[in-house]
Amino acid sequence: MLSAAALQQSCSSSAAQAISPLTAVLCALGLLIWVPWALNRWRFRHIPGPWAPPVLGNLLGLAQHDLHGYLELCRKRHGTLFKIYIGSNMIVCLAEPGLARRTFSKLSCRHSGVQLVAGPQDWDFLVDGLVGANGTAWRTLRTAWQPAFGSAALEGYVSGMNAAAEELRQRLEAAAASGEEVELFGELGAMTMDVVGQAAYGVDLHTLQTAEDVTQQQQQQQQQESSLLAAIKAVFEGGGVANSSNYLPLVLLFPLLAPLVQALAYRWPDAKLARLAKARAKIRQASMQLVQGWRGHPQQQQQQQQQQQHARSAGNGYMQPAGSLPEVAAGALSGAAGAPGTFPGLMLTARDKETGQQLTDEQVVSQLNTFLVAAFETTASAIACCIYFIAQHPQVQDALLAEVDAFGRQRRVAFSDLDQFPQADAILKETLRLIPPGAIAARFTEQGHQLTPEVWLPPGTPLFACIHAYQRDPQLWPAAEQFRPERWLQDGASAAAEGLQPSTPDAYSPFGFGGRLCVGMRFANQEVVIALVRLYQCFTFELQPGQVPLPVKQTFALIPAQGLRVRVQKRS
Ligand code: HEM
Repeated sequence: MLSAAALQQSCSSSAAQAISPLTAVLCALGLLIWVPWALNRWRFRHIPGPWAPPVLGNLLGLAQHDLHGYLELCRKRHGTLFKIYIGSNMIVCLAEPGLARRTFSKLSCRHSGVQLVAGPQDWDFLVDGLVGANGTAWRTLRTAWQPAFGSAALEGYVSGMNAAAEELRQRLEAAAASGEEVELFGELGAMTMDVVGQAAYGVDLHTLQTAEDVTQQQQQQQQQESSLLAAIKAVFEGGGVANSSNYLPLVLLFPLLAPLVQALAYRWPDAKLARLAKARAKIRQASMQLVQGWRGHPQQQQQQQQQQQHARSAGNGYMQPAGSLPEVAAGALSGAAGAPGTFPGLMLTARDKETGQQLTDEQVVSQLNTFLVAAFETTASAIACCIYFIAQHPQVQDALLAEVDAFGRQRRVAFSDLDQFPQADAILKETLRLIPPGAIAARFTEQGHQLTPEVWLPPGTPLFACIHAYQRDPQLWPAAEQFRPERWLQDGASAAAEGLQPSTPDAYSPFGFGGRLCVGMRFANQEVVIALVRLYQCFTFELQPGQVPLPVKQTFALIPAQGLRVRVQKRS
């Protein structure tokens, strides 16, 4: 038996142990984890969802099924309103499209789900760009962006899109002749990057040209552009959870420690993070050089003076878009990138309604980079997936070829021709239904929000709209898993479309909702149609084995996980 003295000694020594610094740190950590977890569980106890242990949350399920697949699984198991935990971060998920539209159209603040998934180190510039901005900053930027996507501007982009599609066609000629397998998603990515490079940066990224195409006079300019291109590629390759920094799991598991982890990551970056940081720095440096060059553009200076006079006399508008609309596009694709009216020109002259202040150089750079990120993989994925579905459906391919041939095998698509391709349009719509590159949209509640009569969301609650999940829901879509482009043909002659319509128009929203609807929607649609027409004027594509169903993964967009391997067949 222990004597009273021994017992006292043992108690005081365990008391001393209990308050050792290590124990105190562990207790604090425990509290940091448990308190938010318990609070969250209590607040959202009425919302069903998969079992989620503290700290890990549903990360294992997410790793196993990827984000889009996991949300679809949850929709099947838990209904159309459920919650998931990404690490310790709780997210309310809406897979009922009417509720998603009503809620998301009211909430204009975007939750940076991108940062949760990809990590804070990957896409920091998005926060200052249109995708990540919120509140007044977002409204100011949105007004500045809008003219670059109006009808007149879109018309001006057509020739650049045709040129990029034509360059891709030329590249594919060799593969058609040799019969070699081609990884088409990569090729399409080069094409969309070329289009974006011209529209957003006003430079030709020469993604599709071979070294022989380059004249000596172009070489100096191209050195800068190709280093930009290499950096862009490195950033995209580093995107997504799998390729992200090893610090990412720590951020997901311990969100409250994110600032500390971030500080550590920047102080002692791992190899992946160091590579990404170098690439991002290069993009920023190249973009900054372009911006500063554009600031010195004579037309730009003249425009600025005119704007200052106008602002003084008119008391300033919410935003002063620069230049006439046709100039926007014509300039953007002619290389006079900083000129008033081009996309960079619009950004350089945009003014805040309240303060009259222009965007800083850093903010302009963020808009250019945002354009690139938002437009590059999304559109390449859409085209690749169209081709994937067409290759599996000979009747759909025949209808498309008939449409293309009726238009002409040699003709280039003009802006006024774009409504002549209902088949191509229907193929795109049905592809975006089954594989939407924007598989989720994200918001958070700025103030408290009554989601349903039973569920009240406190301020700061993150929400996902599960676009991918409800666009495949058999409760909403007849033949939900089948590729049936005829459901989109509106000509009345298409009797087959009968019975294929969704039970509600809300069931289709691949470009999002309300004020935050994708600003590049029409840009993307016309780029896809132009590419499909040019490619099918000359080729058809045969899928290589082992790709049905097509494996997809979530990076910034939902994209073919291992590309798209095809053989190119030249049309007779
Ligand atoms: C097939 C191609 C594309 C798809 C499926 C797509 C889809 C989406 C989706 C789902 C959103 C979120 C909307 C929301 O939160 O309600 C979005 C936002 C956005 N998209 Fe796209 N997008 C595509 C192409 C493009 C292109 C070519 C651009 C060109 C710049 C672009 C620029 C943007 C921007 C800037 C936003 C943020 C808008 C804002 O918050 O105000 N997207 N897109």
